[in-house]
Amino acid sequence: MSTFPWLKGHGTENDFVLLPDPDGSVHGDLAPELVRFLCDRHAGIGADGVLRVIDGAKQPYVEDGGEWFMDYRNADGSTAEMCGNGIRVFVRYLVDEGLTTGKPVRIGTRAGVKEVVVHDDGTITADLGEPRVGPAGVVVGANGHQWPAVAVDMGNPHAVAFVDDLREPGHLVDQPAWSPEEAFPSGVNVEFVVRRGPYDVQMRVHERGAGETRSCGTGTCAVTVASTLAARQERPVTYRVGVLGGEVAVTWRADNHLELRGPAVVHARGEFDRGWLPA
Ligand SMILES: N[C@@H](CCC[C@H](N)C(=O)O)C(=O)O
Repeated sequence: MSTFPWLKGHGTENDFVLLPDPDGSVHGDLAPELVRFLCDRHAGIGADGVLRVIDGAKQPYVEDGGEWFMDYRNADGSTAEMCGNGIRVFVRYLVDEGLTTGKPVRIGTRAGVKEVVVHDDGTITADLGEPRVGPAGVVVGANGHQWPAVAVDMGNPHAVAFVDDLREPGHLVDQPAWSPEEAFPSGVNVEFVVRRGPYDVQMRVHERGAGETRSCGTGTCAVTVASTLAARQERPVTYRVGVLGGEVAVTWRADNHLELRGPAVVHARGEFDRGWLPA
């Protein structure tokens, strides 16, 4: 096919190009070069990542693809296991197109099937499952500073560092350093956090495969876990997590699941001609 449809959406300004591909025949393996071009903010459409929408029964990637499978790609073309803002935007698209009511819907991801619910006020809650904390002894570095960090796996890897001031990590153009190297063999998303109140934090994030973004949903969950543990708070607990692009609410439930609630919008669509790709 020489043209294909695309849409654009965001969740707290973590933005995505959506590629409808119900039976997987439009994009095949989805070439990393195409993902990089679509995400390019100058030559392409511009986004932090790509959400390819495939029928859960027709995707080739995991055993249980849910009702719909979110094939997530970072802006650099790499795959990632999970995306907390992306999954809300993904479900917003499905609801807008009449492909689900979202009450609830099971979404397949490389990190397992996630249950997502759309609320009457338009916000969306995703159950992102249980965190894995550790290993201990991780240190991250940026802008000439170093901080101890809490490693939290939300299906994808995170390192959470508490800082005195969110300006300390500098411009976050480069991937922050981490040690020991073997703590994150596939790379890591790094969150920098300040506490604003007992259940209120503000963060910045450098995302693996995308650079500094205005929000990271799985990152807000990792930050909630690290903040709850640091304050020795009891579960269930709900945090307001501020990000550059807005805020979300994260609940760490008594049963150890993380629930992420926040906004999601789809605001543009078009037809992409493959002839526009560089030769
Ligand atoms: N923005 C996402 C996370 C996307 C994947 C991440 N960059 C990774 O490589 O793990 C979110 O909202 O969770």
